[in-house]
Amino acid sequence: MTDTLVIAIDGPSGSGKSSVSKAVARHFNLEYLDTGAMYRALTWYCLNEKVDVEDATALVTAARTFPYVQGTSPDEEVIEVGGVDVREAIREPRISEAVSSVASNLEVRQILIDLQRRFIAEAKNGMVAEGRDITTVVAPDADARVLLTANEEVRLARRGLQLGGTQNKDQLVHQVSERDKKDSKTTSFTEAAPGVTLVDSSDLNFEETIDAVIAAVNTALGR
Ligand SMILES: Nc1ncnc2c1ncn2[C@@H]1O[C@H](COP(=O)(O)OP(=O)(O)O)[C@@H](O)[C@H]1O
Ligand SMILES: Nc1ccn([C@H]2C[C@H](O)[C@@H](COP(=O)(O)OP(=O)(O)O)O2)c(=O)n1
Repeated sequence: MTDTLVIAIDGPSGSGKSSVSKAVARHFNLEYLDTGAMYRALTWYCLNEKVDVEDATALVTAARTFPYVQGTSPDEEVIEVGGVDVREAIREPRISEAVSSVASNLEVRQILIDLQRRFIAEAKNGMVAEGRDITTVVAPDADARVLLTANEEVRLARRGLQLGGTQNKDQLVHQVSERDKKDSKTTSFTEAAPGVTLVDSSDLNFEETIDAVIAAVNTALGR
């Protein structure tokens, strides 16, 4: 861990982790790490290279060798696999549907967790890292830890809006609620672990949510 500021944020799908974490990183002038993007990019690579995600050996080899580049600026997203810009492709429903199989492999997780820890250790300006297991596994010793939640109905509505109304209710439930259920088998993000501050954004707009997370961080820092 660096001696600079590290903020860990976890939460379920559609709770606002990515958008809120970027704003929090800008506020504190920190770098930003989207760990979900890593699992999504590896899934994209497997589908692209026709790696069978149910074949554990092939999956682990892919995790060890996939040519991955990720930026850490909250202002400019860089996510590349083998030089291909996959920022949009990794958000497609076909990736959301396959990513939990990849993320449930414990050896794959360890490879990506090690990579995430390296990103955090190398962040000269400190970092906001967000995902499902940052507060509990990747950086339990972070300076401030927040679990960002919102009720299921609100999260489904937010994801629906974000995808421009292209997905019906059943598709959204599949991509959000059912994925959370699968992910809950390997990571714990529905209840705040000891020392982690819960921020429920169900009744907060975007700006209010950012303010609530900044306040939680300041409290954790004793400010
Ligand atoms: N408090 C909020 N109120 C309304 N919309 C929000 C709020 N927080 C996030 N959003 C929007 O909800 C969508 C999902 O947020 P995102 O940050 O992608 O969530 P996650 O990373 O947890 O899946 C985005 O379009 C984001 O702008
Ligand atoms: N630290 C993390 C981050 C994401 N994951 C997995 C579980 C999620 O289904 C996928 C995608 O995560 P992502 O944060 O992009 O998903 P949402 O935008 O919240 O829907 O990756 C994980 O297992 N551990």
